[in-house]
Amino acid sequence: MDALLADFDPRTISIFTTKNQVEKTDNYFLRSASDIGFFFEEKAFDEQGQLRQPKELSINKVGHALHDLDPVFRQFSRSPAVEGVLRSLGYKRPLPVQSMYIFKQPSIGGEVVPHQDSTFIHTTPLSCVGLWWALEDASRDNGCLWGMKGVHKEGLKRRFKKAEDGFVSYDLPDTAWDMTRFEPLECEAGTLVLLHGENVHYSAENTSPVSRHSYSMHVVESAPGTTWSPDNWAQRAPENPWQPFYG
Ligand SMILES: O=C(O)CCC(=O)C(=O)O
Ligand SMILES: [Fe+2]
Repeated sequence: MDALLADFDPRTISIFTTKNQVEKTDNYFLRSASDIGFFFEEKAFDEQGQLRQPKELSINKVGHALHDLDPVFRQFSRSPAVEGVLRSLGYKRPLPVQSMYIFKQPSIGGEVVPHQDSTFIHTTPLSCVGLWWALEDASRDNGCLWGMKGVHKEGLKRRFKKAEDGFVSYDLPDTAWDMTRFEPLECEAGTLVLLHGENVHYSAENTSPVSRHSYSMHVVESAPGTTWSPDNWAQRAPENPWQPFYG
């Protein structure tokens, strides 16, 4: 990631926010489904629109095709150990569809509001699973994940869809989640957290002086009988198709 950041020219600017995703979703974001895109923290800029700190401390996340396009991330993401985890979960033809390196930068790391991953990664029937690796210790202080026990059995609440004109929007308003039901998923660097697609999770702002790097990859079933929804935001360019693990 250090090497990717060193090569990145911060003049190609896109701010990532989960608060008003619909307005901030632009072509750069949509293109990142088949590319390695860089998204800034909302609080990275001063009033003049200049970065307050070096680019390395200003990026919110990098995504969403690291697992295919970057040789280092590709090797890790498609390792026999990862394949073994997916097999053990019952996936017949696991297809990794997106990957993200999230920085949760010191002092300015933005919150990720409560959501279900299947809202963004939809198949029929539902099959999304998230693999989330703590690359640094994650605690309440530096913005660890919070999850809600049992909620994955309560169904998918809404979808984030792309219309034919390329406009993306939610089909329903957000659920008023009971914030007292969330539990912190504090963990040490190296921990793998598996996120059921209908689990609800969030992470708070990081106002601490310590970063909280993580890598996550989302996988769906691609064996016959499961279909990728054509109105998902992420669609691959035909010259760069998705590639299953095997099968
Ligand atoms: O790392 C975070 O703060 C959120 C990540 C997330 O929502 C995911 O990987 O599905
Ligand atoms: Fe998520």
